[in-house]
Amino acid sequence: MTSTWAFLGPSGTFCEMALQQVAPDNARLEPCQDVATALDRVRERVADSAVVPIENSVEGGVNATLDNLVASAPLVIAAEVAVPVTFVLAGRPGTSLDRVRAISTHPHAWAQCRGWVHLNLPEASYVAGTSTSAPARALAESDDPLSFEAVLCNPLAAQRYGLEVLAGGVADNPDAVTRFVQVTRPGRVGEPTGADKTTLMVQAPHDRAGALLDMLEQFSARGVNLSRIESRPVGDSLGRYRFSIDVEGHIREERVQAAFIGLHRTCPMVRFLGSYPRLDARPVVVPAGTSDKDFIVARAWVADILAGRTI
Ligand SMILES: O=C(O)C(=O)C[C@]1(C(=O)O)C=C[C@@H](O)C=C1
Repeated sequence: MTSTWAFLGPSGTFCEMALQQVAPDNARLEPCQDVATALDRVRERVADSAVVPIENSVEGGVNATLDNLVASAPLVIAAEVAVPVTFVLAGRPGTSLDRVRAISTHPHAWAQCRGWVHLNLPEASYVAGTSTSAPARALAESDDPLSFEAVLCNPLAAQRYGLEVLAGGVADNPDAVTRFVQVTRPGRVGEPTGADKTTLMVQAPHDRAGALLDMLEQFSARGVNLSRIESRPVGDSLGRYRFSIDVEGHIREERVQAAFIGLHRTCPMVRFLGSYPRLDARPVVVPAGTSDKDFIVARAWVADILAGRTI
């Protein structure tokens, strides 16, 4: 059966390159104008999965994704992929570099090429685009006058839309990578692989000294290592934050469950956002005393006490 995959479009985005790594060959593609629309397509059951950016090695977390994942009906991450991001400056054939007055691209792409533009086209202004390929397509297809002469996009998008590369290798950091996630509606949680990651959003109590430390101790006490943590404003008033967290391990593992139970007991909001194989397939190191077997043996010991078999 054909599945439908939503992504940040139009065709030619880095997001589409990420999608190609995880979607089946016969997938029906649904390009969307922004991350929120792509995720809503899954909530509305128009799409089975969405592929959206979540983190860039230069710019950090993609707030539109981190916030939207907890904004309305639950969604979970099913897989992660990484795409090396390389940018070119492209324009309509015949455009010369010294005629470029304004450049359009996605804000994250602009942030990753700002240094190059500052050095090479210091007078050029920036026009925000909904993605890297949306302004590339507009340059190629629009008959209307546009407010920019060039775009920052990936080399494939420049080729796809028949644009001329005016300058290559324009990223400030040539090794930049963006991590994308495949997002689906929640269902029965799959089995652990031993090299998994779990994503969650937690709001720590805000009215007490040490609340953040207490929240982190729920993980450290169970030997659960964090691989990412970033704060996001709750949005209702100044000074209230929640934390977007990736931990090493799977929700089917005892120590991860114990940490979740501790968070649920002590924090006003906890949202499970998926357990999925980690991209580098590196097995998770489980500290002594926190393996599933350790938990099972300890629980059996308590059961013996309750039954009067041990004291
Ligand atoms: O506009 C695109 O091509 C995207 O896939 C989005 C996006 C992002 O949101 O960070 C992805 C990779 C690059 O870092 C720049 C833009």
